[in-house]
Amino acid sequence: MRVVWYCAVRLPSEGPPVTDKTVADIRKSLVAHLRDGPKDMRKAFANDPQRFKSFSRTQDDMLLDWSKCAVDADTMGLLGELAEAADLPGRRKAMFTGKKINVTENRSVLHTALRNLSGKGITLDGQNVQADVLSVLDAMGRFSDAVRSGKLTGATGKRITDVINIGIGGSDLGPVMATLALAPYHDGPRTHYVSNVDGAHIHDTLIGLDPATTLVIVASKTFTTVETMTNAETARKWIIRALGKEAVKNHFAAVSTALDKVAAFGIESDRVFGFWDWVGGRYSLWSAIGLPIMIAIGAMRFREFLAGAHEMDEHFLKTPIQKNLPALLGLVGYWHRVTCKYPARAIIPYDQRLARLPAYLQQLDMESNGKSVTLSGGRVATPTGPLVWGEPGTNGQHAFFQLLHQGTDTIPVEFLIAAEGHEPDLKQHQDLLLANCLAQSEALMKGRTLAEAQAQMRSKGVSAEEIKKIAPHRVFSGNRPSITILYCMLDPRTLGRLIALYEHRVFVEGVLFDINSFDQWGVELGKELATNLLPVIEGKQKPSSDASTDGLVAYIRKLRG
Ligand SMILES: O=P(O)(O)OC[C@H]1O[C@](O)(CO)[C@@H](O)[C@@H]1O
Repeated sequence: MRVVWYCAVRLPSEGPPVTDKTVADIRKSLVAHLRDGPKDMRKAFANDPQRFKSFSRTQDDMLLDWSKCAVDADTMGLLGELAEAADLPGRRKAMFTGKKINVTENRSVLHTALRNLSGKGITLDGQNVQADVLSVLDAMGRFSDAVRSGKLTGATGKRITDVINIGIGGSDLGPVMATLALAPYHDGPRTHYVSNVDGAHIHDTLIGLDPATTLVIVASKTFTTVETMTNAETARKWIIRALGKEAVKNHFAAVSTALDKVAAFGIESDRVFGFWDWVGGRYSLWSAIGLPIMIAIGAMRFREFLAGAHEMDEHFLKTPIQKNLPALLGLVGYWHRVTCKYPARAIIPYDQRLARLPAYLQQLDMESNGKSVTLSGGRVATPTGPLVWGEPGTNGQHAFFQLLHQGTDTIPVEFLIAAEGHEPDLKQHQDLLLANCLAQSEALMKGRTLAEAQAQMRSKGVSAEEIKKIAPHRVFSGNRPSITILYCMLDPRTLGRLIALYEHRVFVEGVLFDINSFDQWGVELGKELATNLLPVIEGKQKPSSDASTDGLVAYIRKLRG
């Protein structure tokens, strides 16, 4: 098994699981294997010159390297068996074919259909899903072309120069992240994003803009989210104050599944772009929620973005597990979270334009897999989704990498980087970025022993007394796992592949955790309590909560005089 682990794992089947071991059996085997498996990664690399080859895989130019994680052929063999025992192939097929796998909301999960532009797709409840998708995509294209070309103007006839997307969560994070990521492709109006109900956000956005040349897109799946509706009202007042009530129809568009509520808000039906309840909020940037991205980069580039994601879908659907990037990323994620019990994962894109990727993946991963109840309603037997966080490199190196290298917790790191930047005349910057990225993963893996720290200090002429005092502080334990995702260049197709890779990784981990990755009941309670507390904060009702909440309300009132 050791030499070619990928032969030890069967091809994905679409029938019932072919292993007779249960998930619980394999989980126990993984725990036992953790005791005996590789611990010293320096030795693992020294003993096996093929290690990189064994534990890296590609999808076209995109490389996934997990060779610096403490796994061996047996680990991967066991993880492959786990995928079979958990029926990953069957669950994957169920998702792609529109089975109602979001069982607590009785919904299909078909964001993959949003990027299948073949026209040959599935039928759901008698509706041809692909036909619907293509028709909305075409309508978005027409609208976006009209805005970009200047054919569609504001109420005074002036060209639209700025677009504000008002939305939150999945109606914001994906478009924000992708718009920044694709900055080199922007050739449309400037795009701005307002999400927070904090008045500072919309105030600071509107202050630099001219209502006569601004288009506002209200993006909300439900069209009830209080933050979005509050910001949308403020934007409407801003337009009316400057241009009159009649101008609302020229300066607003909407994206929603709740078409009746959009109509009630007063947005003209030819400026409303729908999507469907089988698109989860955090999986919605491929739908009309992506309209601001399309306005920024154009319909053709947006289709390239969708095509990239579809390419990763096909790879996920058709590639054997041992070569399947999302499956492998998910299996190694499971190993780290459940078997090794690491509490977090850090996402470090060495790409300034992916600065919002960690925030986007926080919602994707933590809202999907931050659950404690199994699909059948029982308590989960293992830890589920990790804490996901991060910042771009190299900035993170000068902030929190200290803890990653020498802190008391092990936090697996995921590095993302392009071989080529978009600025050929700044090649030296990209070279430095690459050198830093590779150096950090090498440092996490190799570490530095006490003897090495002492020798290095001696070679610099440091006194014996100083070496004794300082050398222990210069020790790095090493053996800290990291994964590197390397690709040629961050273009629309590659961004599409990257996001789909992470979406499917989250799905794989959810299957292994035996949870529903597609609901989000955990966000409800806070929303309900905020609704109850608003009249108390406004002074219309007396506080009647717990002593802390009431005490805070009283203190707010005191501060406000
Ligand atoms: O698009 P909507 O309906 O305004 O919801 C926004 C976000 O709120 C949530 O429902 C929970 O915070 C997310 O899942 C969703 O992306």
